[in-house]
Amino acid sequence: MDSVYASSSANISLKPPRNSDSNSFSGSRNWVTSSSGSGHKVGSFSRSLMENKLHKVVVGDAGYVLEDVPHFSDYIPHLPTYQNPLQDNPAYSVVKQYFVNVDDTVAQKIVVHNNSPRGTHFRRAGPRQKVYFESDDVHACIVTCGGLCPGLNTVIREIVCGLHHMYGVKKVLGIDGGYRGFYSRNTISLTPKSVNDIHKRGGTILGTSRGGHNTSKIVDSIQDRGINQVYIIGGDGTQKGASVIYEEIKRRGLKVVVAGIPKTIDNDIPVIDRSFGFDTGVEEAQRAINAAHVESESVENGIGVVKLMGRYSGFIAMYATLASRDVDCCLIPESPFYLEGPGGLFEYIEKRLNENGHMVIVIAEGAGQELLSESMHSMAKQDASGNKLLQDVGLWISQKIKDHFSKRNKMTINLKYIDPTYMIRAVRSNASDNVYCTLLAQSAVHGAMAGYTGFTVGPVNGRHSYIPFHRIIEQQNKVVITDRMWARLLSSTNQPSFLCAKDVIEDKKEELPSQLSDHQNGLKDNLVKKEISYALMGIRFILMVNKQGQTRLAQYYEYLTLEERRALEAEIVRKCLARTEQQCSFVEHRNYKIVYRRYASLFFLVGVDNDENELAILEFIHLLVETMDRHFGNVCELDIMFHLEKAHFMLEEMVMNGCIVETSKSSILAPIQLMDKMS
Ligand SMILES: Nc1ncnc2c1ncn2[C@@H]1O[C@H](COP(=O)(O)OP(=O)(O)OP(=O)(O)O)[C@@H](O)[C@H]1O
Ligand SMILES: O=P(O)(O)OC[C@H]1O[C@](O)(CO)[C@@H](O)[C@@H]1O
Ligand SMILES: [Mg+2]
Repeated sequence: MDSVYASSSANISLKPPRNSDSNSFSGSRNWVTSSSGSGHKVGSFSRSLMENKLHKVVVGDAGYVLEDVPHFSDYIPHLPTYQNPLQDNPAYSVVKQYFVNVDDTVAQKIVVHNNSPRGTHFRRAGPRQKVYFESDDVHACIVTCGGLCPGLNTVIREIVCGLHHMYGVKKVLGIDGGYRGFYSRNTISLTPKSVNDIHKRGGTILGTSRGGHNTSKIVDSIQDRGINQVYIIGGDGTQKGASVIYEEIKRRGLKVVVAGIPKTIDNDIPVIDRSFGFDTGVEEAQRAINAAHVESESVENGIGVVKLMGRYSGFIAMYATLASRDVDCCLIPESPFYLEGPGGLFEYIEKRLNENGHMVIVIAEGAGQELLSESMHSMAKQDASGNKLLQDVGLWISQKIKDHFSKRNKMTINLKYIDPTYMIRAVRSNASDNVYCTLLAQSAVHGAMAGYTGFTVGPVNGRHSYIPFHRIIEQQNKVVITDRMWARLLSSTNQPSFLCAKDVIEDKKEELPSQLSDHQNGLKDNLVKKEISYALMGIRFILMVNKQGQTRLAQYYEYLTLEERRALEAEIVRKCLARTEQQCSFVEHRNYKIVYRRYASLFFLVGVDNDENELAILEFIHLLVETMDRHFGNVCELDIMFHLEKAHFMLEEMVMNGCIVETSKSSILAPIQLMDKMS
């Protein structure tokens, strides 16, 4: 195999793994056991390790890390290769350097500083000089799973046409109705002719479904039908399914490619720049927002409420709001909000109506779910795939707003609620998504023909890449409310950030009567500024972990599900504890900077925003330890285990919403000492 592993490769000089043993296949070919894959702790390449769920990582100079995707040659020796038929294709013969260099990789992080590590890279997608299939031997299948998304048909079309026109592949099968279609007899034969017009239609001609994934039955069906390329189009759940199918195929030693094409209108798939259909979704949402605007401005105190999709990620709502400029308030799952009291939504609505006479609210379906479950005492229900079924936040908030204004009898409002969610999802893809879908499909086809497998394809900083499944499924892409994009949105809508409600309420109680003078307005501005500076919180989480990697205390200042926390902690602990004392105490992981310090058997790890001052955080860790020392007297792991609540109290005194608010040891310890006295 032409391999980027070769240590003599032109661009990448590879170091042997730090703990490589004598069985190493080569000094540069490594598999990591970490689930993050971005670490550089490596184990040796061996068949037994490979059969576990290991990740392929290559470490180069200057902090270069290649998170590679599997290849047939990793588990099937001596496979023949063939010349890529594209070289004889007249359409491509004019292209100067059509084949992608085997060493080409794409950097995940493109903003770098002169001494920052080169960071994670992915294998560049594209046609290779050598392929691992003869055209007549390819028997491909395509399946679509999960919810609908504009562009599904375009991807199907372009896989079929790409295989046919570029590689002369004639046998392509459509699996009917998602993963469960593998067990049914019905399959759809796909030819360039039969898919010619499908990109002009929304939905998926193959049908889709949730649930019903049975790995061994699916792989049995693949084997029985003689399929050797499986193209799987779907969201995070689908890619998880694809990942276990790949594992099973590898376990059985089959020469079958598993290629994922990421689909999600929510844009919640990490690593890639954006998912297909998202652009169309944002564009289509404009029509609903426009309607809400026209309706609301035509009546007195008109309020237009538009619900958009976004189960856990508010990207559609955020981008649709930014694009429209008619939206006065955008509510997303990542940014908790509250209704009543100063700084709350009701107060803001009243203010906007007084100023403008109308307003538009965009709400993502996953926003405010915690408020809904408080007021509706609902049972958590799930769909067939195990995704939590959400309450209709649009209906709920519309009713809440109506109730609020009718109770107070202060203002007669005129509210119109628009729910365009499925209309947005069901449309055909727009021009830009169509081109994007074509590139995704062609990249997947090139990767498959070249013998890569176990990958999802997608653009990373504009360059199409092959990304290992684990990187796609280990976390969700979410709006980071401390990033500039959300700040742009806040400054465009002028809505409150809803952060630090308690803090703002306390301050306002003291300072502000109901009618504001100019001077008081100034004060209010200060409060808003304070709110914003709090919003720019630096600390995301604090962990205390023992030498064995067991977490003894975890405090988060951003919302992550339990599953996400577990995954994150496992990755970070693995990464930091593997480092030697000579290495510096700062590591970058995902979009965090981790600052850590070891005290005897305890590690203190703090995750902060990338632009946070590491030295200040190191100082903070030291202060925390000194404070604990003062209270417990030479703090140890057992002190934290048996007095966990006290450790949390200390942290609560020191940090609020991710900001350090107290640094005096006596002040931090005063309430605990008081409690101790009283008990
Ligand atoms: N952990 C998993 N292991 C195996 N299969 C899974 C897993 N999670 C989900 N699946 C399967 O993947 C398919 C699609 O999953 P899901 O319904 O969650 O949609 P999705 O791909 O995440 O798309 P959407 O963007 O609509 O959420 C289902 O058939 C489901 O059974
Ligand atoms: O009603 P369905 O088909 O289960 O899909 C709803 C979900 O699918 C998504 O569009 C993701 O594909 C979410 O935004 C939404 O919650
Ligand atoms: Mg999903």
